[in-house]
Amino acid sequence: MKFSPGYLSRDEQSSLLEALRAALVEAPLFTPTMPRTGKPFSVRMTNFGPLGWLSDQEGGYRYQATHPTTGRPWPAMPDILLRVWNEIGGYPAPPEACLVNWYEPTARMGLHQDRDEQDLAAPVVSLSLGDTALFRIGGAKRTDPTRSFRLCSGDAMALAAESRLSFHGVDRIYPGTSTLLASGGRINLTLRRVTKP
Ligand SMILES: O=C(O)CCC(=O)C(=O)O
Ligand SMILES: [Fe+2]
Repeated sequence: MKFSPGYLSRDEQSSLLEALRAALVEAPLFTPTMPRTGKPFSVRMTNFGPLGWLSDQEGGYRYQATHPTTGRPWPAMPDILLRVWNEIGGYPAPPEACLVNWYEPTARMGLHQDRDEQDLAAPVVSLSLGDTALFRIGGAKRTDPTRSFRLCSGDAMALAAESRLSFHGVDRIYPGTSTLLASGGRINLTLRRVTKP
């Protein structure tokens, strides 16, 4: 795991947020649901790029080229994200999906692996905006010991090499820890290569 605290300046965070707000008009946040049970996630999501990640009761976890409610292609990946991928990811092929997770103050994400990508050699590069999160990461087995640390607005992180399949999740959001989002909450963006180049 490669952690780069304070990777984005405040100005870069603001311009990324602006790009995100423009894209949300085209690709509104949706609430994914769990495979089989149909239980709703506590985060809302959208995506940038040629592919986007989603989950619902019937189809389960997957990538697809279109938004589940509008049926339209996902908005293009903003340039700033391609730059981050090149600098942090150091992978020769471009990312195909940027999953945007929107956390209300009470939202969390259970311990999971990111393994819906065919190309597991590519890293998953994460950027955080807004309120601080308590992030937990373990090993490649669910029962491996975990450690926790805080992800703050502007922090970048990459799950790569031996940590690519590490179990991870978000235990809580700390409300009021950032002034970036006027109404609070947290946004996490993860850049992913899905297909093998
Ligand atoms: O919000 C985070 O920091 C992690 C998000 C995550 O693990 C995911 O989207 O797969
Ligand atoms: Fe994940």
